[in-house]
This record gives sequence, C-alpha cells and structure tokens, in this order.
Amino acid sequence: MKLSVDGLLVYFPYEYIYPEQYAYMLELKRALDAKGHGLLEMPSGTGKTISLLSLIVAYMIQNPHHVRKLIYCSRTVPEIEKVLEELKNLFKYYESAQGEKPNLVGVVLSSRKNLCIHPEVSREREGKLVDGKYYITLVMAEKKIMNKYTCLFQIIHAEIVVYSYHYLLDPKIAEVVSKELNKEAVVVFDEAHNIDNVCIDSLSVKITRRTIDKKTMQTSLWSCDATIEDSARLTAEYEQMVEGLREAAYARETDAILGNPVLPDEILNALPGVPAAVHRVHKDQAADTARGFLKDVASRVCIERKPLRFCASRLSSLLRTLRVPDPSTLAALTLVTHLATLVSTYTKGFVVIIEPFDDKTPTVSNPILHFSCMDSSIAMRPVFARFQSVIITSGTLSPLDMYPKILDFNPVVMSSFTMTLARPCLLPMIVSKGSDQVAISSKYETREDVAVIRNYGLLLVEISACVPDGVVCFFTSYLYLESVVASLQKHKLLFIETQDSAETSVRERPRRRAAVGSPR
Ligand SMILES: Nc1ncnc2c1ncn2[C@@H]1O[C@H](COP(=O)(O)OP(=O)(O)OP(=O)(O)O)[C@@H](O)[C@H]1O
Repeated sequence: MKLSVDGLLVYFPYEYIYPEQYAYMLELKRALDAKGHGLLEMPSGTGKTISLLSLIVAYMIQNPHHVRKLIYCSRTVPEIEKVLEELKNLFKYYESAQGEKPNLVGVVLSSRKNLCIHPEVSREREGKLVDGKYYITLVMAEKKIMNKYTCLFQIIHAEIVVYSYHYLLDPKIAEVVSKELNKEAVVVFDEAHNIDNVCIDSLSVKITRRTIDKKTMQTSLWSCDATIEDSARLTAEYEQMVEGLREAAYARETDAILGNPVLPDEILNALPGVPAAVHRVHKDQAADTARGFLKDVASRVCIERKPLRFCASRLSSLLRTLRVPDPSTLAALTLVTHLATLVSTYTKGFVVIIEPFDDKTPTVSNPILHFSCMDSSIAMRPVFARFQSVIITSGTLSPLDMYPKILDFNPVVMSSFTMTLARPCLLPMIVSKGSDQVAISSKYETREDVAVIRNYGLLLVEISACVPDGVVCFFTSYLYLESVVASLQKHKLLFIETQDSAETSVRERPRRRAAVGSPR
C-alpha cells in the first residue's frame, strides 16, 4: 500500500498498516525533519523494522539532499538477516508499483566468521581465529585484498548500510570501517535495550594471568615470524605514523571523520616519539581509579602516562611495518596495549578492579584485572556528535527517560507506542498467585524466595507440558534467568538467550528451524 505520512509518500509492502506503525512513522519523520535524535519504543512483533525501512527509504528518495544515508545497526546475525529480508521485500514492492527498484545501493555486513567459505577456516569456532586466518588468505591472494577495499569503498558510498552495533560503537572497529561515513545520515540502533552494555563492553578490557604470561607473549612474538628487511622501512613507517596522527588531528578539526573516543584531542596534540611497553602490577583484590593505577605503574616500572597512550596505535603500526602474517597470534599483546591506551586516556568513567581469584577456583591465586568502563555515554558520544539523526528503538526501553541520561543525549522525539489489539494476537493472562496460594511476583525482593521460584517453575512446566508448540519465557535479568533455569524440570528443548550475541545467534538458528519446522 501507499500512504502519506505527514505529507511524505511512503511505499509500504503490506496490505494494511497497524495504527501503531503509522504513529511510529509520524514520530520518526518528526525526528528526521528536525535533524535530531529519537528514542522510540514499540512492542516486539509490531513491525518496527519495516516501519523504519519504509519511512527512511521514502525520505531519502524524496529528500536526497537532506538525508543521504541510512546506517541500520542490529545486534545479532539473524536480526541483520531479518532486516535484509524486509529490505528486499520493500524494494520488490517499489519495483511492482513503479516498474523499477529505487536507485539506492545497499550493503549488508556480517562477520567474517559467518561469511568465510574456506573449508578449513570456516570450521574455527572463534571469530578471532577466523579473522587471523582470513588475514593470511588476504595477504596471500591479491584478489581478496581488492575485495576488502572494495567492501570499505562500498560502505562509504552505499546509501543503505546494515551491520552490527560494533562497527560503530567499538572504537577499534569504527576506526577502520565507519570513520568516513557521511554525516547526513540516519543511524538506527534496533533492539537497543542493551545498547549501554555494548558501549561498556567495547571500552572494557579483562587481563588474566594467561594474557601476560611470559610464555604466551614469547610464543606469540616468535610465532608471528616477522622479518625486517631494512631499517629504512621502519623509519618510513614511523614518519608515516606521525604524519597520520597530524592528519587525524586535522580531519577531526574539520569534522571530516567520526571521532574516536580512544584518540581524544589531547593525544593528537601531544605526538611525542617514545616507544612503550606495558607491565602489570600484581596486587591483592582492589578497586582503583585509572589515575591511581597509572601512579602505581609509574612508581613501579617507571612508565609515564603519555607514552602509554600511544601503545595501541604504535603496536598496530609496527605490525603493519613488520608485515606480520597472522596478527591473531599477538592478540594478548594487542589487548595489553589497548589497556595501556585506555587507562592513560581516561581519568573519569572507568574503574580498575583486580580480583585475586577466579570464581571457579577460589583457593588458587589467579589474579584478574578488569579495566571496566562505567559510563556508556563515552562510546556513544562520537556517534551522536557526528550523525544528523540517531534513532534508538526496541520493544522494551523502559524507563524511557533513563536512556537520554545514561547515553547523554537530547532526543527531539521520545515516544512509547502500545500494540493495538484489533488483529488476532496473544491473549494475556496475569498470574498473581501460585497453585499453593503463595503470591508470586518478579519484584526484586522476592526473587530469591524458593516458594516464588517453585511456583514460577511449576507454572512453566505445566504450561509447557500441555502447549503443543514452543513457549517463550522472558526473565527480568540474565542472573535471574540462570538461577531459575537451573532449578527447572525440562519437558522441552530449551533455547536460552545469553548476553553474548555471537552465542545467541548460533542458538537462534535451531530455534527458528524448530519454530517453523523447516528441515534446513
Ligand atoms: N502491516 C503489517 N502487515 C502484515 N505483516 C506485518 C506488518 N508489519 C510487519 N509485519 C510482519 O510482522 C513480523 C514481525 O515484524 P518485526 O519482526 O519487524 O517486528 P519488530 O517490531 O521488529 O519485532 P522485534 O522487536 O521482535 O524485532 C514480520 O514478519 C513482518 O514482516
């Protein structure tokens, strides 16, 4: 159907539009008109994806100078695939209604782990290993190098880019993939109820004893098998790096690139030429500020703050110069340099926690150092600052007014829509007492109560024993989910969503297959 949303002609690939979808599009259009950010909540399954795509694509076609790009970020690979399906559907509808598809180029990025077609490399479980081996294939096959740059070129020039949050929020990845994206863009963060966690994870580092183990470091350095042909190349690389930092400072001043929270202005202004290494200080369990930790490092191993800041960029520059064939062998060293750069860059919003023991072996000393980001707005700041409109949306964003505070932005629209019940849909039932008449509630104080857990468990077991298909159960937190699931009797196969999005997407596939009964 075609409809007018506040004067904008929108092609919508379904026969009917739900009232909440129309209201959602109206608010979305208001944010785009105002070139501002938005926060939109609408229940799961009400068709947010197609509402977003239809409206933004129509807006781009009719106002090409106002919005030039759509950057659609989602959390897991199945969610990204869903966006692709909806986008194809929309383009098909344009073709059938207008005789041709819209003149817009779309690029969808999945992880290399998912895209890898190499028979051996694709069998690796860990993304990091696939990345390392993929790099080797890149170095060996000239053609694939072309593919990598063609891909980056396409991301910069395509009008629609669909990829994972990490491409924008993780400074290490954003630096490579997203820094030159057009400012006149609409960025959508779909399924954004966990966005603060993604921001925090992307700026946090965990160092275990194994990471800094002498053997790990030595093995990785030997196995990287690098050769330096002549010192002239190293000198040239050094010059290039200093020049690169100067250029980066200029590009930031002129607003040409996406800002990187790991390379703030003070670093770019300093530019000293001191090589650095990182040493770690073993202590008893302690929480410290970044400032205290740096003081400790300076007094024990005599490395000051300034040279530490350049560790990450210097190591990557060195690896390039040495043409290290498989950088994944240096993952531990790279992690330590990230810690050095982060700890010396930020004095606020981060905390250093040193745990003396691993939870699994509480009697064996095995210190773990966590450099944890406590402020999700740090990773979001460059995104809000660069892009014209950033839309944060999900089925549950409550309390709604918490997000502008934790992410530190001023939305021009902030709305929550409820699902209309005009179509056949779920019939809600509210249970307030268990079969033994004990009141059941998910409120925090009663979560550990055995009677409540037992009653919830019995309710679930009874329902799953008589419902012919699957049952979806939501929990108030991951911790609560784990403790309840541990005490359940299992009548059916359980698919549990975890905080790890890669793991969730692996589990999601069989769930979908089971749900639709497809033999794929
Ligand atoms: N107006 C409509 N008429 C018929 N089907 C629709 C309509 N809008 C969306 N759908 C379909 O409903 C399904 C659910 O939509 P979708 O998954 O986009 O919802 P969502 O709000 O994004 O949910 P979630 O928050 O779980 O991602 C999709 O298969 C979609 O194609």
